[in-house]
Amino acid sequence: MAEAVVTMDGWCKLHDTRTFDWSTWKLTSEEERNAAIQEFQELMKKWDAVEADKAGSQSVYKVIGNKADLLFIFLRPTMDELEEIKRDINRSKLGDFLIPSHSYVSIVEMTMHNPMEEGKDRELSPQVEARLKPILPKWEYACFYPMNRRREQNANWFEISKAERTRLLYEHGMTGRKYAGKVKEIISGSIGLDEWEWCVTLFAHDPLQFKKIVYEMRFDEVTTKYGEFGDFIIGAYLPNDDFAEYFSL
Ligand code: VOV
Repeated sequence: MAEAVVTMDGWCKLHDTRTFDWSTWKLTSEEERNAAIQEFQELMKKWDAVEADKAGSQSVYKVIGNKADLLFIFLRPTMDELEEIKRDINRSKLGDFLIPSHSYVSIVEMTMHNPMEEGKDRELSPQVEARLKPILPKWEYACFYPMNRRREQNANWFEISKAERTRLLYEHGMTGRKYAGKVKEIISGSIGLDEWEWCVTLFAHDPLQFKKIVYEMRFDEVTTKYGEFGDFIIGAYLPNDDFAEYFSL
């Protein structure tokens, strides 16, 4: 039996995508629209205060394509806080127009055998703390998708030795390192939490870099042999200052 990997686990992560009910919004009076936006901005200020205290993080994105209109990413220490955020959104006036389209729940993780960090005292390292409780980079684009590691007769990730998994992830990490400054990644685990095994969230200044890194990694053995992918969602960062403008008619 192969040895299970011990994970270090950080903040809980929710990707919450919403379709905006533009048809009803267009029939709503300007006064009501302004009140809904203002109320929501108060909610966003509350979330920002949490981020300023380093007790969580969040960002909003305009989804490109028709899978949804808005993507919210929330990181919080507990699942209860994520549930409370969802309720806050749904209770708000703007929430009446934000129709849930998809969500993904996971927990930020690092594996104890991270081959890039062999020999380091990971419990105490501030870098590890920053990776497990990350403040989302406010870069221009984000992309996320769920992943599995394959479990087939001649390609079963959960059957191969820990040393082999470490070797494969080392190769993967080396490819990732080539994208330093261009792509940032947050890997979270979702086994037992959502439908897939991992959730990959990427950030870039230029969306072309998503295509490049995901393509290049397809040639890494760990992906070629063991990578399975779900649906991709890509969005453009929506700063708080542009939030009201987004809903203008
Ligand atoms: C921005 C670049 C980048 C970098 C530097 C990077 C590095 C690393 C390291 C060092 C490790 C392993 C240890 C740990 O810390 O857990 C991982 C882990 C993982 N990755 Fe990664 N990854 C990147 C980027 C990156 C991408 C673009 C993808 C998706 C494409 C692909 O084809 O998979 C991905 C996937 C994953 C997954 C699903 C895991 C969990 C694997 C598991 O089976 O346990 N990842 N990743």
